[in-house]
Amino acid sequence: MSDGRFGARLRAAMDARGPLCVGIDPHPALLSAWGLPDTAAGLERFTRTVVEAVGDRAAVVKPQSAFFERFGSQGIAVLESAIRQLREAGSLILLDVKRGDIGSTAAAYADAYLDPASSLRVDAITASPYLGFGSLTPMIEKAVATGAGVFVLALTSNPEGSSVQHARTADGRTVAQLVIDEISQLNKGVSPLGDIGVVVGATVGQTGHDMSELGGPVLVPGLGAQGGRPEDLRTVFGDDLSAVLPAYSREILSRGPSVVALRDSLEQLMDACRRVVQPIG
Ligand SMILES: O=C(O)c1cc(=O)[nH]c(=O)n1[C@@H]1O[C@H](COP(=O)(O)O)[C@@H](O)[C@H]1O
Repeated sequence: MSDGRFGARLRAAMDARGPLCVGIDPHPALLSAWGLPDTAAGLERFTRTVVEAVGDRAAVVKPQSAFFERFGSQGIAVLESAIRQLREAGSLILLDVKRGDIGSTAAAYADAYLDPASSLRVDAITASPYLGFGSLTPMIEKAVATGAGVFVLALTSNPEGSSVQHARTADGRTVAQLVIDEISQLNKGVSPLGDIGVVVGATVGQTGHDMSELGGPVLVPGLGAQGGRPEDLRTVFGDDLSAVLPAYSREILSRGPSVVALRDSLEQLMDACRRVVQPIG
């Protein structure tokens, strides 16, 4: 991992490579569509192909831990080598693990994914704040101390999310607004971009949440396979899209196993997102 704070490294990566995160989600159906067995060997082949196709051109690559954990220690070994290869290829690695637990356990998760001595060390992880935002403190502190980042779920792309995330807290704010506000505090004064981000789905529509003080990156899944389109970014986030990081998994992965086709898909989606996120003129 190169030196410097995560937010600054992410800003530089998005400026250099464009605003796009490619997810590595080796679903059983995708392995089958690629003519691969639903085994650790199939997982290894799939992952290696995606890394070859996108590792040197996507700003961020987001392996979905669940699809590696499915294969036990063999799957974790594939994830570890993907992390090494992605680092060599120069993309930032965001491990999608959605961790969250009581503080003392959260500290162990931080050691697993953010400690420089860990073979699973990545640039950033996803975290769930539903044991209370404060329970994430060990992960956030470790991230900041090691030049890593944390993306905290705020308004998720799935239809069930709003029942919890739109619920009102004692002071009248929604749960999601509380998460956004806590992160805004953490990012205050950090430039060019804070190290702590939020996750907001492209599918959530106009929710009335205020992200104007966030100061950190916004990971946006829900595009492509879940129905979200680049145009929806404007509906959800308004005019300031400079910190928005659109993420696609199946939409790109379904174009494999051809490395050329995977790259073409990445370029097309990158152009489509750029047109919305960084309009010319
Ligand atoms: O944290 C995430 O990345 C995430 C949050 C969310 O609200 N919705 C969501 O789909 N995701 C993840 O983003 C990926 C979406 O994959 P596709 O629907 O294939 O693009 C999956 O790995 C999900 O677990």
